Amino acid sequence: MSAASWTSLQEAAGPVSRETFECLVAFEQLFLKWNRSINLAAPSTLDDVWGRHILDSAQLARIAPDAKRWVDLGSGGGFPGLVLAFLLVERDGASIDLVESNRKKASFLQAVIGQFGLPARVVARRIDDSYAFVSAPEIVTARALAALPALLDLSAPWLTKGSRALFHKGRDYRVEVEESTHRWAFDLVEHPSMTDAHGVILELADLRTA
Ligand SMILES: C[S@@+](CC[C@H](N)C(=O)[O-])C[C@H]1O[C@@H](n2cnc3c(N)ncnc32)[C@H](O)[C@@H]1O
Repeated sequence: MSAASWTSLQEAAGPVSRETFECLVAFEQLFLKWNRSINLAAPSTLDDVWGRHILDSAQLARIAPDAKRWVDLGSGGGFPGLVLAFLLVERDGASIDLVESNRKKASFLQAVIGQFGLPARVVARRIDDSYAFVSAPEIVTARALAALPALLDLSAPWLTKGSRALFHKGRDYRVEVEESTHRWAFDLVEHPSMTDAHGVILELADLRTA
């Protein structure tokens, strides 16, 4: 279990103010409180929310240090999208849209955004009904949402128009990449995950039909 520390946050995300670190510590407590009423994350991960969820999400900020327009698909309890919203406070003019169709989870996301004044918007819709409501993102993120072929189908309206994807993937990612190439071509960079020895962050760009 990793205790919350400013150092661990900066190792994952890059430079972050003390104030933002303290907001994320407060968010961790709020997440655990809400999780007693609505199921926001797998029970087996709750003893290490800081490491398993917050740092795991924060590492995307280091991969795209200049990106200002983001969208997170299937945000659930806020990973990675809500954590990125806390970090984007420090980027002038940056914002993120959180697409989440579950009403209770969308209410949680909205409550946190309101409480901390985050530069984020909840799009409480299904992803395939959200395209008109999300303004052209530079980066599309998703964690634990779907296998890569389905993720590419869902995010193609953005990724075929110049957006880049940063997708968290586990140890079987190579099979998913291979299956995706039946339908899609793309540029791919594999970033080793800083929090999961077997995981990667897949960075995809220039999505086009194969
Ligand atoms: C397994 S959870 C992962 C949540 C979060 N990304 C994480 O890593 O902790 C998947 C989330 O995606 C949402 N979801 C699944 N399919 C969706 C869709 N088609 N449109 C919008 N949200 C969806 C679910 O409601 C759920 O909250």
